[in-house]
Amino acid sequence: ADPASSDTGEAIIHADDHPGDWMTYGRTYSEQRYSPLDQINRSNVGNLKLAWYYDLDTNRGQEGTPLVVDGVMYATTNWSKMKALDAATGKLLWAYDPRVPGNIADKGCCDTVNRGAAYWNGKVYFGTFDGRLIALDAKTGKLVWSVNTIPTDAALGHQRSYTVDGAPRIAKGRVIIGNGGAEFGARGFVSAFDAETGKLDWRFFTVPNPENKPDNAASDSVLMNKAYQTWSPTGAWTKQGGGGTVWDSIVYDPVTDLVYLGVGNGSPWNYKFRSEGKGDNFFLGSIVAIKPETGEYVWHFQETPMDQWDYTSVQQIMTLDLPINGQMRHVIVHAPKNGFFYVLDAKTGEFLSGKNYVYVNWASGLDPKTGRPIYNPEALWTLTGKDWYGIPGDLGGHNFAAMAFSPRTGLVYIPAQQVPFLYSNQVGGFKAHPDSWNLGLDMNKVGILDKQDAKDAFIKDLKGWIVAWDPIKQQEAFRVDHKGPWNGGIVATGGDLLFQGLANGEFHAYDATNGNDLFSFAAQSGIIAPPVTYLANGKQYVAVEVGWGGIYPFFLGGLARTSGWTVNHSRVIAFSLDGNAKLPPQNDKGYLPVKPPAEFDEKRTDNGYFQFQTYCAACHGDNGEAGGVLPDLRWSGAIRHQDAFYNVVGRGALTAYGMDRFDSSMSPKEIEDIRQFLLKRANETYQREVDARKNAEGIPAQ
Ligand SMILES: O=C(O)c1cc(C(=O)O)c2c(n1)C(=O)C(=O)c1cc(C(=O)O)[nH]c1-2
Ligand SMILES: [Ca+2]
Repeated sequence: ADPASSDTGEAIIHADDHPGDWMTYGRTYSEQRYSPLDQINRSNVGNLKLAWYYDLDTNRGQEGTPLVVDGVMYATTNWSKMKALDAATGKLLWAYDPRVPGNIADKGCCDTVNRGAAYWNGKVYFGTFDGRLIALDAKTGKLVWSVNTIPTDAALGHQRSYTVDGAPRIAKGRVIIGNGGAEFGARGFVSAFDAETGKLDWRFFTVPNPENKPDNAASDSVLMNKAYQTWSPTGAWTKQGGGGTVWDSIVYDPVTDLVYLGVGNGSPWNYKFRSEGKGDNFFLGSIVAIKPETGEYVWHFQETPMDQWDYTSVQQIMTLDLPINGQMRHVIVHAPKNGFFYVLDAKTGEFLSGKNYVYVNWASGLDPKTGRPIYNPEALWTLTGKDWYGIPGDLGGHNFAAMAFSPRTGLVYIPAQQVPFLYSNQVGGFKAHPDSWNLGLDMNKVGILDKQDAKDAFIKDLKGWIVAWDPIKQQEAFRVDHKGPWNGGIVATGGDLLFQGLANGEFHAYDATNGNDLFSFAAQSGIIAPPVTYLANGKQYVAVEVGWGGIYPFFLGGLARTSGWTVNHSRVIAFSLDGNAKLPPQNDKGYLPVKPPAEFDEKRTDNGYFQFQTYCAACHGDNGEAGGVLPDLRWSGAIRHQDAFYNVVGRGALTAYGMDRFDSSMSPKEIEDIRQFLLKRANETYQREVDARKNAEGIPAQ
């Protein structure tokens, strides 16, 4: 490799020698998201002020971790755009828009988000929602190279649905990147490209080839010799790809010289349909360790065998040195969706300990020797054929929101949540829908009906908090409760502070030793991204991307508003002790209800509900109520006329804005049924929405 490129690797390895930078996604290769900076600390954080803000041109979910290198901030935003800002002032230096086509928004499950970039040898790298990996000159923003990361032979007919929203990571001059798509039909893989040239180096698939044939990939041997046997040869996975997408965590550990992949859920989710209810399905729900130069398999640890809950193990992989039984061990700590906190030996993958960090009802614990979950038999809903109200649900006890570790307190701070999910088998066996989620679930049942008792019970179960977790004792030290789920990631600092933005639009600093709330700022819009901290001209700043979105408000819709109601206005905001910027006053009450026409065809609304839950709910919200990001269709002018509605839904009048056309998925009659259903919902809920404008938070009674 080019010697200059190894300098960046050394700079990342020795990140603490220049703590003013934030050079890689988790700041260091260990992804602890701890910064030793301490100019801002417990004694003065109460005086923190807004230093600058930069308005983004996409009012959707912002999940990016901005990088900061030599006083320049590289922030990726929704729709895979890149902004280079002066980190001291927020002034735009350059921007790059890869022009992702709007009609592919529905090829991803979870908003057109982007979690961040990688920096290497004077270039910045990021993925695009349509599957490209782009390298730009960090000084000028000029394109150096661009590659399509999705090989044409990864196509799965109609189900092909690869999207890239995770941050690439760079190890030894190789840019490693994965993708998402397992809710639709996808076969997970990661690829490594030469950082200088963009040439493909190796590729590793996370689930077997359906015919057990070589893919001419680094994974061939382990998949054919070890993984294939853990799948039924004829399950739906052979057409749907099996899943196992690596959509978030890819971590290089210079101590072990291994790359760890966080592997996702099964496709379709339904294990009975996917693998005929047979086998553990390697490497779903696993951490897989491979070699950076070749992609060669080294070890794996499967956290969720027989996945049927969307229990991805893609969540943040952090390495630490911890005393275990009197001996220092270099370990991985991991808080995946399934609700258990794992400590594994980083070199061998040996299971050291595991304990649930949130309430779980699907397993009573982990086998102390092997770490295999001890299943609650009723949780195996695809085998029992009965509905299962799972906790955690599909969004996990912890999702993409980054956790942090402070070596000063020895605690891991997890943005934890409780969001239950009703798992229910698709009626009549597995049937795939083009351009839609293909889970093998009854999508009608997934929704929460507009019945007071069902809603009350569900809302009572929605929770969000920080759990401060002692990884040695495997127990909670303290917690900080929030209003509801889906809050931002966390950074821990040498000033003994935790910074976190919340779903209700507040940005907070907490005391890392006890969780006391020391600072709060009204950022006006929900925050789901993780903050970073850095120096510019020797002064410490804390910055975060603001912007409500991601899957929670998309799918839960109106119910997500119980976490705190904001009108989405996406920005990057930065704080310092002597800042003097001010956000413009907010004068927007959000989606104002427009009195709907009173007439609708009651006979069509049941099928309209079914079609809506199948094709529309994942973005426009459960049961026709939106969660504050995309248009709330109840108040859309388009539902007032059959033609207008068909022009948008059937003919793609709004594809440039992210609304795909659905005439190849639904007939005109089915699309009209949806409109009738929306008219019904608009009438049912109009008064509730009007009344909500009269209470302080503007949240309708749920
Ligand atoms: O299975 C997949 O391929 C896949 C991909 C993604 C993604 O790419 O964002 C998410 C998920 N799954 C997922 O299960 C999930 O909870 C999720 C949340 C989010 C988000 O950004 O809000 N993405 C994803
Ligand atoms: Ca998933």
